[in-house]
Amino acid sequence: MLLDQINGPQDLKDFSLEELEQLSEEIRQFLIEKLSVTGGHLAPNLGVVELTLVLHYLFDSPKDKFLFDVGHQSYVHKILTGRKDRFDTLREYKGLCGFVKRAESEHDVWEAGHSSTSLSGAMGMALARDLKGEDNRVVAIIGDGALTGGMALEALNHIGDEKKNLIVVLNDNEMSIAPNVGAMHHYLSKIRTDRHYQKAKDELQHFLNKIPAIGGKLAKTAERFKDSLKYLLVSGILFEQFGFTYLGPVDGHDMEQMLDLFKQADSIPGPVLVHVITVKGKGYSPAETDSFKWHGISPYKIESGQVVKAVGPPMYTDVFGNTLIEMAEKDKRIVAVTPAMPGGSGLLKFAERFPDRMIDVGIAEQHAATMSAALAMEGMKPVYAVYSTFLQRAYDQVVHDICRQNANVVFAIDRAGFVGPDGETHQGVYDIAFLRHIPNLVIMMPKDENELRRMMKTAIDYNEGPIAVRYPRISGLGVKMDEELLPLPIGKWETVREGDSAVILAIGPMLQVAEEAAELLKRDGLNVQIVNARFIKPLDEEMLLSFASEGKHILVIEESSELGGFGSAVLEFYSLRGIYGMPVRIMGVPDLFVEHGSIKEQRVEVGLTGERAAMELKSMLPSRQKRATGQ
Ligand SMILES: Cc1ncc(C[n+]2csc(CCOP(=O)(O)OP(=O)(O)O)c2C)c(N)n1
Ligand SMILES: CC(=O)[C@@H](O)[C@H](O)COP(=O)(O)O
Ligand SMILES: [Mg+2]
Repeated sequence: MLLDQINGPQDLKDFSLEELEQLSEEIRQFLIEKLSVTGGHLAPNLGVVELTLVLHYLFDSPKDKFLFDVGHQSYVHKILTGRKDRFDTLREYKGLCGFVKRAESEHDVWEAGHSSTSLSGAMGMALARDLKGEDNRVVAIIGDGALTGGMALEALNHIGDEKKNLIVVLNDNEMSIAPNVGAMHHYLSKIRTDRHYQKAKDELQHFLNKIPAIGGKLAKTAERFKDSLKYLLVSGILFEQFGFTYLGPVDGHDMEQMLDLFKQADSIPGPVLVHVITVKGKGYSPAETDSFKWHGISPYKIESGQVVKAVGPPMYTDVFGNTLIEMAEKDKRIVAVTPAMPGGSGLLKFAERFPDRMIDVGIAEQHAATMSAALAMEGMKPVYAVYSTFLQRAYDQVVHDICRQNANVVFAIDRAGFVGPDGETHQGVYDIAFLRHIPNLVIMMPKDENELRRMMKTAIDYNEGPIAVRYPRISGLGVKMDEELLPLPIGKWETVREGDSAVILAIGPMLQVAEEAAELLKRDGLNVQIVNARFIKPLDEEMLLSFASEGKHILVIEESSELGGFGSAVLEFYSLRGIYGMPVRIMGVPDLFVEHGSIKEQRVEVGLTGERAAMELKSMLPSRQKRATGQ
């Protein structure tokens, strides 16, 4: 196997084209086999096998810098840079990261996970290079989906003006996770599909090259003539107008063509955009046929393409999607808004049922938020479905356009809490901290899937401003669903276990952690009260005041940042009312980034366990209580 000879990109340099072809097939088989066990982003990586090989063959990483946008398509890069032996641990706890990771390799120079950052990174690295008088190449690899992200367009605008030497590789496979959307996508389709562009462009270039170099006024006219002709025919004119030299489109699976084009790109001063056409999932028919499903895939059987299905109660995501359909049948105001995540957010059936009321804006979380504000102000009921981690992109729009204008927007915040294999770039552990201080916003989190339905009813019925319901990337508890869909009283918590020794305030899945702690404490004669603190904002003030008057010790358990999270809100509540000395202990996500692994491993890593909660409570309780129970 040629792959066995590759321990670093330098081992590629003497390969012939035929050997590169053979190596690409070996890498493809390697990916299909390894990911059938680990799962991961198979389709994106199958689409960039040849492209990544060509880039590492031609350029000299790590001196030359590769910036992979999102980074979910960096597995081939990792294989070529000495990490092929670690793929059995892909996305596992303390294993190989599923995204670019500086700590893993000197070849990993730019981390991501969130999309559309590579062009800004490339510009920064090109600026630094030139200021330091160095001469390395800077190459950003960005997908057609990531190019719909606002940041990418901001960077294109700046790069094209600054004229720095850098190469942008546009990996165009017509797909975001779902089929790509937007005017940019249609523009790229025109370039991709309209072959007469290609022929006419070649003929034009041939003709223009024939025009002898001439001086004076005529030269200017000839130049203008060339440009106007180019405008008519050259396909990448949008990028040319942005100050780039556009090359392509080129078949992203034809290494000979790509080698020629990238050599040309490397010789052209200023910013160059190379438009590469690839097939997402290339070389594995289930992934090629349905690259949407195979974008991020669980372990599967190679021969049949059958995915190993998790059995059990429905995911919170599916309960959200099904309930939204049920409500939208009766309420014509409901409009679903998604920033390029119709599948992950559980909206595919909704889109089928209500195609006109399902708005996929592309990777544009900021635009989605502000557009939702306007929808609400015109009497619609926009349901902005977004992962907690991606909502981080729209913080100002939430403050400035939605909450300040008190717009009736519903936030359906999925992947709230730990997310498992995607790790630190995707953990949904900051939204409580970055949302709860914004005026006018209500924030809820259900204890189970039945309460999620009730919260959605609460949110749709609520017309006094923005309201958010956050739920985790896990399945529900398998509880019975209420026949009638009844709203909840805003700001009211619920005691789910009586007790007199102390009280645990828990949100979402942390109620199970609380129950484990209560059972352990019961063996020690301590009966703790457990409260489902399902409203993060507004707090249940009556209950909090009663804990103060009863002198209760309070343990808060939340799968979100300890700094600024729900526990901080409880502390602030007492402090702002001059109630001093309340014994409150917060158990949450500490001040660090929690890397990839399973959700359970991530909870154990930060101590979100029943055992620890029991220990914390016992350590809090005054000795008299312990004496009373023979402690
Ligand atoms: C800010 C942000 N929003 C949404 C996502 C989720 N996401 C991950 S990859 C992806 C599609 C990217 O499409 P493209 O750039 O074309 O890459 P491809 O998978 O097609 O190779 C999306 C929407 C993200 N990573 N970051
Ligand atoms: C790379 C990226 O951001 C998405 O593919 C993300 O991994 C999807 O996450 P879920 O698997 O939770 O839908
Ligand atoms: Mg794409």
